[in-house]
Amino acid sequence: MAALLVLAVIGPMVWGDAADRLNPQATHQSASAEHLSGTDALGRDVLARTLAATRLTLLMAFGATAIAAVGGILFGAAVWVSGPRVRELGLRLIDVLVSYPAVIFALTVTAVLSPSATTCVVAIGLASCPAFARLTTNLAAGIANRDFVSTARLLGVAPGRMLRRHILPNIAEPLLVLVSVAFTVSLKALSGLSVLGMGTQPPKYDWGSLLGKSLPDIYVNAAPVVAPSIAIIVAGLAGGLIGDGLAAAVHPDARGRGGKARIKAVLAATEPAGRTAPDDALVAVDGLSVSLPDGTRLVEDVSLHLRAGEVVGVVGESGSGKSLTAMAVAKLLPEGLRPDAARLRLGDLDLRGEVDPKRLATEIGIVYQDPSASFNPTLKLGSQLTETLRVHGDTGRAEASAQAVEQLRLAHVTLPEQRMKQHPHELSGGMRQRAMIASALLTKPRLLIADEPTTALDVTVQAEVLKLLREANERDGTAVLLISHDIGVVTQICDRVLVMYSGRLVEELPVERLRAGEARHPYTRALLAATPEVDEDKPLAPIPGRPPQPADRPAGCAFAPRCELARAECEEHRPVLQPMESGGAAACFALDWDLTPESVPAAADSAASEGSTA
Ligand SMILES: Nc1ncnc2c1ncn2[C@@H]1O[C@H](COP(=O)(O)OP(=O)(O)OP(=O)(O)O)[C@@H](O)[C@H]1O
Repeated sequence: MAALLVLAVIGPMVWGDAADRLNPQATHQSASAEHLSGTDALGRDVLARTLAATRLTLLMAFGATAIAAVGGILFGAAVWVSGPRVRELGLRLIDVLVSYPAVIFALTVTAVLSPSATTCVVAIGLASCPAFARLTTNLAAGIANRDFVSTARLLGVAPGRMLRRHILPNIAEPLLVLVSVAFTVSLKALSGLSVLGMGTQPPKYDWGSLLGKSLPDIYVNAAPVVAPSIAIIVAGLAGGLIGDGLAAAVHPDARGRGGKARIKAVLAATEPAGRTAPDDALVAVDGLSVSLPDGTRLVEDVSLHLRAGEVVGVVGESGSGKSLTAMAVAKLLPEGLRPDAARLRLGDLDLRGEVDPKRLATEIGIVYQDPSASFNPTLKLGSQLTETLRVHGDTGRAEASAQAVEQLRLAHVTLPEQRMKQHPHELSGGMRQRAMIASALLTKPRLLIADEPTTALDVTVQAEVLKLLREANERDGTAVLLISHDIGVVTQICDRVLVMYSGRLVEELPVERLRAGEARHPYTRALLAATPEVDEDKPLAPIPGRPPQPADRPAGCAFAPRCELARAECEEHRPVLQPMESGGAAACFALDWDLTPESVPAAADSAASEGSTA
């Protein structure tokens, strides 16, 4: 597009004379070294005319696109912010306009008014307005009930400001993509009108009119068709690519969708610092880092392992990197994030490279936080539950259904046969989460990742869901990686607990030690002190401050700015995990200091005891 724009500026200056030079002795010539795309009926060089016509053609296409985008978005936005009656009327009008073919509309306008470049631009621009208006109203309606729009409405934000600040920025990406599509469509339509003789009129000419003049002779002399055709195709493609680029710039998520940012394989990485996972571990992760494309590490140098049949909890504040660590193991990191590990293994499966999708789908099960978002609302439970078995397990429909019913029964879902025929919304939240667990366990995975599986549930249902995970673990020997920000939840079912802070692992300890309040890392102790107890009148000790953003993580211990024990050493150097004699490991310099008991912040004397959360 940049090249085309340069051509648009210099084209008429450089090739203008050659384009207009008549040569009655050399009319209708085919391609030659002198005239690469032949000559027209008056002997003018078609290539020179094509290059010189770039400016007018692009100006016309941009003009029509601008009229369509500005007019359509303003019209759609005005309809959306009007009162219910006007809005209803406006929406129906947009429906009618959208249903009228744009080219017919443009042809009618140009036929009624005298054909010219300007008439064409206005006609094509107006004809494309309804598409923008429709998209604007649809997208605006889609976010009208989002929390931030409701809050703005509650705060009495004026409609215009609401549009400018809250609506348009959030719907800009698809609108920008439509702009690029509209550019390409306008270019095609304008060229089409010019080919028909209803666009630019002599002495002016655009790519369409050059094509129109040479088309009747195409079987005799095809060369003059080539240059304007290529020009139209190249400009159309450039418009599409510009749209993708604009969309990526507006919506950071989209950046990862193409090209370089698409990471498929995990790159072999740094040597693991500190400990490494034992060789007999089912899941072995050494030195895992997850980075943004700019190199910012969201998860940094995490090493962990799970033995077969073990239930391991990962706790930490929101944003500490729990989910990204688990999703790196499941190879489900959001696009654009780059995993990096010295070892990342599930059994004999090296998760750092390409992995057989069948093995990944059957050996890892995942239970997400929100059971209402876990299932596709438009499909019945039965077809969703049997999908993995049928796709990857080569199991027939009847056999897959029988297995799904059995798994629902094991997950204590009432009336399992009936549930198979129901849609997800027909089940209660707790029942949906049980069904999700059943679905995750259907392929008898070796590892079940449960990412905050109880957060969206009522406390009574929480306890039942946790029991279900433990049952599955005891019945099938499935290893469970349970992610939670609730220390009480992990103490209920886990064998071992990993504590993460600001993307790093800061402590690992057997659950008995956590229950006894014997954590060693000041962060784990602070978490315990901040955990409420039902049966004790314990004052809660909030942890002062906030975790650092991944890009601003200090060079030393990330918890130091919030730690009562921190000394200069903590701010300068990063502590590594050191194994404890009593079992587990912690990353803290204070472990080596000679501290009086008084100088240690109040550990949860009455630590989270089993069942306290329930
Ligand atoms: N797709 C992404 N792009 C950019 N940053 C991300 C992305 N996903 C997560 N992050 C950032 O990575 C860090 C770790 O996120 P992660 O979701 O793993 O935290 P978490 O401990 O699971 O938090 P929560 O308990 O809230 O789910 C956070 O700072 C988060 O903002």
